[in-house]
Amino acid sequence: MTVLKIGTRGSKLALTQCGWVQRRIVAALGEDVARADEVAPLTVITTQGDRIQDRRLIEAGGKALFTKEIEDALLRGDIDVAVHSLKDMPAADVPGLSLCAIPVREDPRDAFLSPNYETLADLPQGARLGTASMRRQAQALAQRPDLQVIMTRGNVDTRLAKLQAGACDALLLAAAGLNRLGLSHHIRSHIDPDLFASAPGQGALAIQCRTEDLGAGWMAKVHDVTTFLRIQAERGALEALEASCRTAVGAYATLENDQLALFVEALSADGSKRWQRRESLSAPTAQSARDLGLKLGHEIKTEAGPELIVS
Ligand SMILES: NCc1[nH]cc(CCC(=O)O)c1CC(=O)O
Repeated sequence: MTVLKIGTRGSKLALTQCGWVQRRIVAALGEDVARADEVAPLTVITTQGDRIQDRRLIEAGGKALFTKEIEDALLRGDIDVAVHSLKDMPAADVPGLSLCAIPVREDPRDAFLSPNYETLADLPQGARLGTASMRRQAQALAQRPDLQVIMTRGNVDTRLAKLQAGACDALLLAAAGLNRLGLSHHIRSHIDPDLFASAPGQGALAIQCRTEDLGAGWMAKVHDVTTFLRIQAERGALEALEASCRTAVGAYATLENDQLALFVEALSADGSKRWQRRESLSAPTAQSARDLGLKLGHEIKTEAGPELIVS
C-alpha cells in the first residue's frame, strides 16, 4: 500500500475540506475509506497568513501568504499532495508544482447572513455590513452606498460570533464554506453571481502535486471537467487583472450544454465605478476557456487603468 501524505491548513474549514478530498482520493485509490487516515494521512501546516492578524500585512503579502509553506512542504517531499481553496491560490503557477485535480465545485455564491434582515436591500439606512473582502465591499456599496462596511477578518466561526454579538448588522460569506461546515442554516439569502460576480474559483478546491507525479490514476477519478473548465475561465480573468487582496475583482463562469458563459467585473473600492464584460464560448477546452478569461480581463484592465488598484 502506498501512503499518500496530504497537507492542509489547520482552520476548521480547511480540515473539513481536506477530509472531504481525502475520502475521495482514498476511494479513487480503491482503498477502504474507513482506513483513510492510514492510506492518506493529513499533515496540518501553519502558513504565514494564519499567523498574521493585521489586514494591511496580509494585503501587502498577497494570496501566497496562505499557500507558500504548504507548497514548500510539497517541494521538499514532506507531503505528496496539498489541498487548497482555489480562491486563495495566486493565479501564477509555482515552478515544480501543478494542479492535478479539481473536484466538483460547491456553491460558488456569496451568502447574506443577518439575524434581522433577509437581503442587502432590506438593511436599514447606514447599517453595518461585515466583510473582509474588497470585492464584497465594493459590490455591496455599488448597490447600497449608504452602508458602513466593517472589515472583519478571521475564520468563519469568529465572524459569525461577531455578527451574533452585534458588531455588525449583516455579513457576506462564501456559501461554500458555510455549507461544508454544516452552517448553512445561518444563510438568509444568496447573492446572484450573474449580477455580482463571485470570486474566481469560489467554492472550488484545488489538489496540487509535484509536477513529476502528474498522471497518477486517482487524479482523473477525483477531477471534475465541468468545474475545471469554469475555473480555467475565471482564473484567466484573475491572471489578466493581476488581482490581489487590494482589488475588487469577480469572475463567474457557467457551463451548460457545452456553452461556457463568463462574466467578469472589477470595481473601485467604494463601488462607484464598475467595469464589466460578458462573453460566451461553444465547446470550450482548457486553453480556450482560459483565453476567454484572459481576454475579458485584459479588456477590463485597459478600460479601467490605474483606478483598479486600491491604495
Ligand atoms: N478567503 C477565505 C476563504 N477561502 C475560502 C473560503 C470559503 C470556501 C470557498 O470559497 O471555496 C473562504 C471564506 C469566505 O470567503 O467566506
